[in-house]
Amino acid sequence: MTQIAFIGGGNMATSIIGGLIREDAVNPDLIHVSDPGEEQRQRLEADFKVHTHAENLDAIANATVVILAVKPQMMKEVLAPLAATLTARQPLLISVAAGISLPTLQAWSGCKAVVRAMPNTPALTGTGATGLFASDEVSLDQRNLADTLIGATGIAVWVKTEAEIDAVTALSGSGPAYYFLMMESMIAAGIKLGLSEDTARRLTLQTALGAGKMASASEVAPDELRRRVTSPGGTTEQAIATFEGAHLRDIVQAAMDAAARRAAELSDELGN
Ligand SMILES: NC(=O)c1ccc[n+]([C@@H]2O[C@H](COP(=O)([O-])OP(=O)(O)OC[C@H]3O[C@@H](n4cnc5c(N)ncnc54)[C@H](OP(=O)(O)O)[C@@H]3O)[C@@H](O)[C@H]2O)c1
Ligand code: PRO
Repeated sequence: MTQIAFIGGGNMATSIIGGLIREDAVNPDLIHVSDPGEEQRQRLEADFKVHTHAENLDAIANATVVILAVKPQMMKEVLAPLAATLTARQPLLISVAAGISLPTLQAWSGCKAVVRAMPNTPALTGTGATGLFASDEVSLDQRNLADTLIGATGIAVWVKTEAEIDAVTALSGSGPAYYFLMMESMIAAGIKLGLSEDTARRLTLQTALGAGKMASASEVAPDELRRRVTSPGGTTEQAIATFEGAHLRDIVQAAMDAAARRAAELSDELGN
């Protein structure tokens, strides 16, 4: 029986735990979460019936998998008091933190088998997208275990180099926020065009869901799906020309470059 410890019970841990439980992938009785926030712990217990702890050491006591879900800036001080236990027990360590490298995680924790995972918050609904990269010491069984756990929250994709995790962070890790920004913008524009807030919101969210589902289910590439909405001389053509005129593709590239750059910077800033 695999006991899983989450260190940090915030947004990302909640999304993964919610996904695991929703998919019946893990018995909540086998999940232990530590977080300093009492309200946070009560919420996790009430929502998911998992065990919670104020002390990180209590959460990892019998864990075969330890998932690190604290802010990158906290990681060093969180791991320092856990290193002796982790070194002795050698659980599979999975870090979801942006920008903390495998060698750094190994050095700070004393764990040899470490997986870097870059998930995203839609994990909560079973529609997460996660990039994974493993240290050489991760066994095939541990790799399969990480795959099964993360796979229960959506899709899990192993990347070939650790550097690719920064690109995954910029794409799918941060990506939900890009789509939420687009939704915010479309709701605001719909209201300015005369729709009620409720109508603009409902139509925007259903359109996002429909476009995502259609693109996922279809063999047809997004550019062709876009063309099929765009009647010559029609309305969409005007909107797309406006986006292209404002260099939307360059803006997206610059935004993702900035996110990936920040992931690399975090690694330089925090990796000592
Ligand atoms: N959010 C995302 O979309 C996302 C996506 C991919 C990866 N990530 C990664 O996930 C990690 C967590 O991000 P998040 O958005 O979930 O942040 P978060 O909501 O702030 O969660 C972190 C949690 O850790 C708690 N914590 C603080 N000090 C702790 C300690 N000493 N021991 C145990 N827990 C402690 C925090 O409590 P307090 O709030 O009381 O300080 C908070 O509840 C980050 O490394 C981030 O890079 C996040
Ligand atoms: N949230 C984290 C950040 O913004 C990592 C990807 C999504 O740093």
